[in-house]
Amino acid sequence: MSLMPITAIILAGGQSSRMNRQNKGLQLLHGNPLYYHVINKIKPQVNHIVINCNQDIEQYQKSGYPVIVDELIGFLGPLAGIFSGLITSSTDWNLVVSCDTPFLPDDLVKRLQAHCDTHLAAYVFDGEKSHPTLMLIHRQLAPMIKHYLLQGKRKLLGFLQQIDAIQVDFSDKPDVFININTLEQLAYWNQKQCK
Ligand SMILES: Nc1nc2c(ncn2[C@@H]2O[C@H](COP(=O)(O)OP(=O)(O)OP(=O)(O)O)[C@@H](O)[C@H]2O)c(=O)[nH]1
Repeated sequence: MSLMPITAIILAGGQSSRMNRQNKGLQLLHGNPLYYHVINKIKPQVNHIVINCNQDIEQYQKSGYPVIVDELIGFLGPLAGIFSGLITSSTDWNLVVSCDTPFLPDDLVKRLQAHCDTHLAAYVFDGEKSHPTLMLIHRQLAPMIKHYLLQGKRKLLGFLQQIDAIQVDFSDKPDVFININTLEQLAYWNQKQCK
């Protein structure tokens, strides 16, 4: 576990339109909901966990972790969930993770944390793509996120660039950042790992 106290904010507040609006985090991968896999990967790396969702709240509450809904309603995108997580967090530093990334590495926090002295947010770059929904972020950015959203802006990467967040290179292990967005992808991974 990290020496610096960290809260993980699990983002599960989207509309899952690419999954026919079946709540993505609750879909089963090898018998467990996707978000359980995410929790299992990050639990050893953080001190607290909170789940952000806007639908099927009772289902997520079964995990035993606190569940929070978006403060700014209307499905404003991941930044809305990050904002809600930061304003309720009791720790300065917070790990944001998407509920659809079940293969996360065990050194995620350690490698992001290496940049906390110089940046207020550090997010994953897998060698090809940025993953802004996988990041360590300081809660002092919450008012700036609110301001950004209230200006009608939604783009998470745009916000991170605006605040000079750092991309952290994980190109040595790109496969761990695979995310599952469709029922076809879910079927593929359910079948693949059973072999
Ligand atoms: N709180 C909150 N989280 C969101 C919102 N939109 C997306 N997210 C989360 O942000 C992460 C990335 O979201 P996407 O995969 O782009 O969106 P999604 O709604 O989950 O799925 P699609 O509708 O298929 O794009 C996921 O963990 C979502 O749960 C939102 O409006 N509010």
